[in-house]
This record gives sequence, C-alpha cells and structure tokens, in this order.
Amino acid sequence: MSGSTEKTGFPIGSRRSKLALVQTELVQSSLQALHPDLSFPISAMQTMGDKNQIQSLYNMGKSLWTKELEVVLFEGDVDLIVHSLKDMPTTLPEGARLGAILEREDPRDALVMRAGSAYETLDDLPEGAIVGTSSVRRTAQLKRKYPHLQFADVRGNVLTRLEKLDGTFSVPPPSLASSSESPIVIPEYSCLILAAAGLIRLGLGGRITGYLEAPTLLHAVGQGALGIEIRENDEKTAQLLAPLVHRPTWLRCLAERALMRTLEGGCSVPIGVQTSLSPQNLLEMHACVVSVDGTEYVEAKETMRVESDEEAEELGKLVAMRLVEGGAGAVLERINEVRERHQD
Ligand SMILES: NCc1[nH]cc(CCC(=O)O)c1CC(=O)O
Repeated sequence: MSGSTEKTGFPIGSRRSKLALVQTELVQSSLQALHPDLSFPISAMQTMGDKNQIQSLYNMGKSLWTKELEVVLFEGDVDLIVHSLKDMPTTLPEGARLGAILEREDPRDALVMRAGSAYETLDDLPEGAIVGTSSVRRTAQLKRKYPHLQFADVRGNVLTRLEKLDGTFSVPPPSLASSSESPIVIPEYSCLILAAAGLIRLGLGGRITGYLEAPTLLHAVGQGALGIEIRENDEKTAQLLAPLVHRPTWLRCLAERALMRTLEGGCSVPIGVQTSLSPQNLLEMHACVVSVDGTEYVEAKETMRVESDEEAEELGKLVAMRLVEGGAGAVLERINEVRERHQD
C-alpha cells in the first residue's frame, strides 16, 4: 500500500451482556495503557446465544456465542474479539486463532443462596430444594453427591439469574401473555451455582455464599479466563496483545482445551477439570466425566513437567486417554446419542 499512515485503530468485538462488556473494557484499558497512541473502540453485538433463550443450552453448539463476532472479525470490522474462554469452541474456525489468554480469575464454581436465606451450604438444604443451573456439568456432578436435591434450568445472563433467584424477576402481566400459552411458572430456587469469576468481575463477589471444588464439583474447561480471538495471519494485533498473555494461565488452559477436544470435539458435555501449575512447571490436572443423571463417574489425575504449548496439550490428551480407559467413552457416547435425538 502506498498510504503513509499506519493503522492506529484496533476495534474490539464483544457480546452485549453486562459481563461481556465489563470483560471487554478490562482488555481495552490494558491495551490502552500499553499502547497510548493507538485506539481500541468497542463494537458490541448480540449473538444467537444471547437471543436464543428457549432451546436448551445443552443441545446448542458453543459456536452460537462466537459465530456472528467471527464474521465481523473476518471482514476486518474488528481486529480482536474478547470471549469468556469457557464459551469458545475448542477448535476455532479456519482463519482464526487465540491471540492471548489473560490471567485467570478464580476458576471455581460458586454457590449463591437466595437473599436472606438461612442456609449456608448445599449440605444444609432440605430434601427437594431447587438448585438453579442450566449446566449439565454442574447438575451431573452435584446430583451424584446430593441426590435429594432438585436441579432446574435457569436461563438469562448473570444479573437476570440473580433476579430469578431472589424473586424480583418480573414476568409479563396476564393481559400481555398470550391466552393460549400456559402461565409462566418460575421455580422457587433455593440457590444458584454460577462461575465465581463472572460474579467477581461484575462486582457481585459479595453474593458468593461459598465455593465448590474437588471432590464435589470440578469446574468447566477454561472457566475464569478471558480468551482473545484474532485473525490467524494478523501478526500486528498478535504483537499488541503479546504482553497480555499470562503464561501460567495459557499453559493450564491449553491443557484443559486439549482434554476437551480429545474427548468430544467441543460441545458442552459434563467434563469437569481442575489444574494447577507449580513454580517448577509441574502441571497437574484432575478431570472427570459424569453421566447426566450423576450415576456414572470416571475421574483421572496426572502430573507432567510442562515447558511448551505442545507439552501442555500432551497432558490434556493423556488425561483424556486415562478417562477413556476408565470408561468415559461409553458415558460420552450415551450423552451424544441423547443430544442427537433432541436436536432438530
Ligand atoms: N456460559 C455463561 C458464562 N460464560 C462465562 C461465565 C462466567 C465467567 C467465566 O467463567 O469466565 C458464564 C456465567 C456462569 O457460568 O456463571
């Protein structure tokens, strides 16, 4: 190109939810501090996943959260997309890559009791109490330990879910609801299970009643980390992002994503994981696969010395192999059959 002016604007694509915007603003301000002469305007979009609140999340691929944003990335309207890494498919479309993974927030799942509740832990809840979560991973693992509790879907973004929990979520008055439809019934949730990271980033850490972790509940692959997607060949943006990469988080998350990719190719199935990286580069991974009803459970734990991306991915593949040896293949196959039957 003959133009003498170098590109100075690097638009960032984001989903439109409050959490997505908070996370995108975090990346924006870090980039702005690193590169004061450049600008990073935010371009927010509603995605299919945000619009489709009806179909069970269980049956939808993860690309629902990312596809529309990838279109604008490939068209050059934005140069980077900020995602919750957890919502990114483990295999990105051709022409896209992970440009950075930022330092992880607390990756654990959190218990949030209804406001004013006298209960403090899941163990305190009486028989039949309703736990709100739409995640099969959470439901399957918790059913195993708490067979006397009920699990009910709760949809919407984090703020909407909290309103549904506390009973302040407003439903349309009968005059607006179509008469042919049955009335909307909102279950009386005793508590929710949400990612701690989302609550903390929204400034709602105060709502966390307790944290759940192994052996009760292993978190989702990539939970708590932000992933930045860029065009495969965009070296310029990759360079701008390089200082944001948090190496320990990067290695842990590459391992977690390799685990998931090896086991099933990217959809939301009940795979739980927990990783830690020691200062001596010993990467430990604990992972599980659970049947949807919580009755079948396979787990594995491995540690490897990890210096490179490839070695981190090797650990993920090794743990996946151990899980399959332990019978995870059959559990996942049955889950996939159910999903196909439900998909239309
Ligand atoms: N699928 C929704 C989603 N995607 C990312 C987060 C929270 C932030 C994170 O895990 O990084 C959440 C909400 C939740 O699971 O409670």
